[in-house]
Amino acid sequence: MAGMLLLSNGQAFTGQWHGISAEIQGEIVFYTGMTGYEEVLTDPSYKGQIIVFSYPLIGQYGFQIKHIQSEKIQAAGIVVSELYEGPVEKGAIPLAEFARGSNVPILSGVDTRSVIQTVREFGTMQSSMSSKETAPDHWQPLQTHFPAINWTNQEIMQAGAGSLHIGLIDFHYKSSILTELLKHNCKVSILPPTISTEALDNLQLDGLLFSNGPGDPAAFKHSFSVYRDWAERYPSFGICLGHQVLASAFGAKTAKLSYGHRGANHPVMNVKTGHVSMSSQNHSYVVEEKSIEQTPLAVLYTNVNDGSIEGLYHPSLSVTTVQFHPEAAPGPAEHLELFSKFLSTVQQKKKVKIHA
Ligand SMILES: NC(=O)CC[C@H](N)C(=O)O
Repeated sequence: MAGMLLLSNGQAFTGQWHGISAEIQGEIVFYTGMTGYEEVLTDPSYKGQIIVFSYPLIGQYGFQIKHIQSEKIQAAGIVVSELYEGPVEKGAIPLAEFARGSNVPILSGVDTRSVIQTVREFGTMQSSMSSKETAPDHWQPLQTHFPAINWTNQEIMQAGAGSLHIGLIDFHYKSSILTELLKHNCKVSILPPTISTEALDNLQLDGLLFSNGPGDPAAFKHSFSVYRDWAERYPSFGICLGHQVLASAFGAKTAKLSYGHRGANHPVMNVKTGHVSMSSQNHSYVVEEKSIEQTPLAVLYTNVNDGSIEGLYHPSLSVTTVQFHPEAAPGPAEHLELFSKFLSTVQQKKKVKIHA
């Protein structure tokens, strides 16, 4: 069955449709990593977006449950040059089948290079994927605020039984972040971002991890003063959306990049040491450099390609944030040590508290 990707600037791309007949809309974004589609497609930060893969063949190793970052594909649609439909490893689920199970369509045979060139030129924009090869009746506005689907019942889930108790502020976290905390012998309470300070304090946490998540960090602006209070009292670590939210909580401003960073080889520089390392990234929003001056925060990492802010720290509090993904799922694992660093700070603070 034929299908079409239509960008809101009017450019159309045809291909073969896989999945039930439908018309969906979502922000068009592109991912440049050569591997990692399992982690990318199930990463909740891609919620509602249509992902174009620059690597020309996608699906060749199927889907393995151990690699997924949430229970299903979170992207709204998938656009590839060639969809691999042959046999996959024992225990893996073919991509087309996994996508059908998540009710997410795939458009294959697309000139993805040309789509990506357009997005690089005009920026991310609303797009539609349709099995009818027709334009949508009306364009929906880009979704930038994601309702608190999982948080309405305010339930606190717990995992692990380790000695350090970490509150994972759940802006729709990737499971690899939880896995890293559990590997480091933590007990983790997964908390709705709307939890009251009283309920948070009652948990007697040792530290907080502000997770990744979809959309615009400004969606949480009503809680910024609350988050600042938490970060001033608990050792805190922010990842991606968590970094943006914490920076905003301390008074920084965020802006949207034209087409964002989505890939597995973005070089970042630690400005304290000058050391350059590769990072995994998935974001559109960034903390505006100029606005850092109005905060007590200082820059820890910058992006080598475009100079944008990639990480911050508080000179007198245990607060560190990174725009990239140290949990490396997918991507280079060279920033995994940030979890150990964060947790050793948490451990030290806990000792001080006990002896006080
Ligand atoms: N991976 C993330 O947490 C993404 C953060 C935010 N939604 C952005 O696009 O910038």
